[in-house]
Amino acid sequence: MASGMQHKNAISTATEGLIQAQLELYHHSLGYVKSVALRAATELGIPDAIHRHGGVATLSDIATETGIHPSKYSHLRRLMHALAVTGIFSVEGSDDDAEYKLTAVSSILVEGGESMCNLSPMVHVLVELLKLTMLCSIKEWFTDERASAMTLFEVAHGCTPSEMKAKKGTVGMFQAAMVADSNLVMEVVLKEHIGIFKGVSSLVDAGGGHGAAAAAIAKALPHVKCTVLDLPHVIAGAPTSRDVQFVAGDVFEYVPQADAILLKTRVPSIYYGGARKLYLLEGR
Ligand SMILES: C[S@@+](CC[C@H](N)C(=O)[O-])C[C@H]1O[C@@H](n2cnc3c(N)ncnc32)[C@H](O)[C@@H]1O
Repeated sequence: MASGMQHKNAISTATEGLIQAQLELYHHSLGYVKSVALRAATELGIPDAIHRHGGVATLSDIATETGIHPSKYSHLRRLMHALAVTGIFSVEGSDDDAEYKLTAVSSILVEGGESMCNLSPMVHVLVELLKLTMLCSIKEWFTDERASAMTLFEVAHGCTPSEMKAKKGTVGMFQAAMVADSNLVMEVVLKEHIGIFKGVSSLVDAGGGHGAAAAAIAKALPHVKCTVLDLPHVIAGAPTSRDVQFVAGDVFEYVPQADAILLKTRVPSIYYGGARKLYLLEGR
């Protein structure tokens, strides 16, 4: 009798473990829903809509502000629920009385918000179809012999990220995202850590894109001569500036002389352990 009870308990524990494992499996399998819900929120302009409503908005306020059709109301509720669960927005109340507020995360997705930094362009670059489909080719990249000398992106899409950006005309989109990132990071660096530039009178931002970081340094510290080095097609689209000098080139071949080299956010080939060595480390 006692051993029969034990057996029964063992089965029920094992069964509970199975259900828990199934739940966790589904949770991980659907992890991408968080990212795509965030992308949808920024595309629809939901953070801006809440901001325009003084930082608190009901579902109907959000629907009106973003032009969402009333027939989609219940789906908007589900989207907002997902975004509240992940902390993008906070929510008080329930059903039609629910009020959604900006959190620290969504407050940096607002155009003209308090922080003056809008990282929505970065969300659009980070959560996009080409990246998601690229990640679905990991198995092929690891196992297909023809893929051994190719990057994951090349295996998935048959060209390099730069070629794809040129083909789709999205070079500007990527650089706009990096400018948004630089605006936020440099606001903190120049407010909290300006001392790191002590004794620096010239600086090269290597792989500096459209020069937002260099422009922020030049504005805060006008005595620092700021130069941005990036690939020719990137420099071709950079804004003209009186404070920043733009140089087209390859960091693996030449970096202009300066007191300091800034490497803000990795140059991809360095990050992925490219075989070439950076000129500034090797060539001097
Ligand atoms: C991730 S972005 C970072 C841009 C900028 N540093 C920032 O943090 O906003 C990387 C930059 O490195 C540039 N880059 C990549 N390879 C390079 C190379 N060999 N020489 C110069 N720039 C390069 C890209 O064009 C791009 O602008």
